[in-house]
Amino acid sequence: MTPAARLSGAIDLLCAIQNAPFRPADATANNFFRDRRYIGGGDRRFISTLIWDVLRGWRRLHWHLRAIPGERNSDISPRLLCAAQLIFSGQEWGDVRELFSGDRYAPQSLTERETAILKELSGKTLSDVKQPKAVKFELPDWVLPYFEDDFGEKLEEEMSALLTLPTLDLRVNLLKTTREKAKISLRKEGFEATETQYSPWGLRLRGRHPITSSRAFQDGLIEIQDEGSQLIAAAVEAKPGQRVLDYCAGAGGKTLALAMTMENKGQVIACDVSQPRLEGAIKRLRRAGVHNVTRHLLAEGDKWVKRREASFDTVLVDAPCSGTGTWRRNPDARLRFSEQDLKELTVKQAKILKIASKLVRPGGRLVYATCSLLSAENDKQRDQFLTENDQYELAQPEEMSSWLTESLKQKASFSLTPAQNGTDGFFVSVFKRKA
Ligand SMILES: C[S@@+](CC[C@H](N)C(=O)[O-])C[C@H]1O[C@@H](n2cnc3c(N)ncnc32)[C@H](O)[C@@H]1O
Repeated sequence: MTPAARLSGAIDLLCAIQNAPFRPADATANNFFRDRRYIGGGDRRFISTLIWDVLRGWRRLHWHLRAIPGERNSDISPRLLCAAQLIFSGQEWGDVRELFSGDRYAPQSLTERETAILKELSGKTLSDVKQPKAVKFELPDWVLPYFEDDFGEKLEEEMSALLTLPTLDLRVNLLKTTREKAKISLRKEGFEATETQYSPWGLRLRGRHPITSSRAFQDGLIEIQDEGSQLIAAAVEAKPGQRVLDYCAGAGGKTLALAMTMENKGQVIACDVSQPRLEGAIKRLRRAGVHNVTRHLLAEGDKWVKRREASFDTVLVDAPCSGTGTWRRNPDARLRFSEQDLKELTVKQAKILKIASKLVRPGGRLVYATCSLLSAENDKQRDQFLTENDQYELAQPEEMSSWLTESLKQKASFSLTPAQNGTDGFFVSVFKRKA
């Protein structure tokens, strides 16, 4: 594709994302590229990078565009956003204007208004000292006070890290290989991976890589999983022969890791309320060579839960949450997240935790986890649970998982953040049901 055709593709994708405001941008992008198979790998990368840069800089881009005289309340189109992002990423204004040639496959020529606006941006930088904090950190206004309370003087450091590009983390599947061997296999295919700092099974790649088409991925030697997510599974410490419940299993990201630490021995039940998500696990389990997992779709008024009370050695609740810890990967989620969502989620989390806690046998473990950075979903949820459930206590350091590093083992609850750990943001709390 020519540079102009790529820009045109990017504008079309941003339109598609805006037309589906309740849908995650990556789901829209997957459909977009599936319907346009003629777009090759390099072009696809260009288009995705530009659009993800736009989403990552959404509030700052709007701040600039709205600051232009006469533009305070006017519509800001995908064309303007893409062109503005190109200018902020260092392209000369004249070069950007040329891309809007109006030729076949190129975007229509710039209007007079668009030309005037974009000229104004020339020479400016995306971040500006005059931007209010919520704009600077790309946060919805209502969320800022929550993060200010939670992070205090670390706010700047944490929020800046949440704006950086994420790494591509892989979990080595010990059912099929070792970390060293997986690293060598990846190197042979041209991927230079380094070992992760905390996860004993993790490998890390910088930048974007077509890893799903690699042999190592297709043979099930590796799975894509953020290091923080791997550490949640590590904290669970599911052991061979145990009966383990993954209560909010989704498409099985953590289920796969639990089956791995169990060496395929014992039983994992993967539950969820979403059929499509549970079905998403089938292919992954097969690829990974996992055969000790069964799936169960939870339904309203399900007797399944009642019949299994106090029967599991370990229950993981990887709760539905704000996903604030993954905002590096999903910058569009920032735009959709409302205070009402947070309220509903915290109620739901407490409810799920209560149900799941009944399923743990006396002396067994209950692990609560989120990919949130908000204490309302993390520490506060843990404290409320402990206040309301005298059958539970926090695990002692010596009871923490042997898969964790010494520093992480010290506390029964720990948080991971992009700034402190270089992972997505996660929270985990390990409870023990009193014998
Ligand atoms: C954070 S995601 C789980 C991710 C998954 N564990 C993984 O590692 O890939 C939370 C999951 O909770 C599920 N969920 C939502 N409400 C639920 C409920 N009441 N009971 C069980 N699962 C629920 C959602 O469908 C979603 O798949």
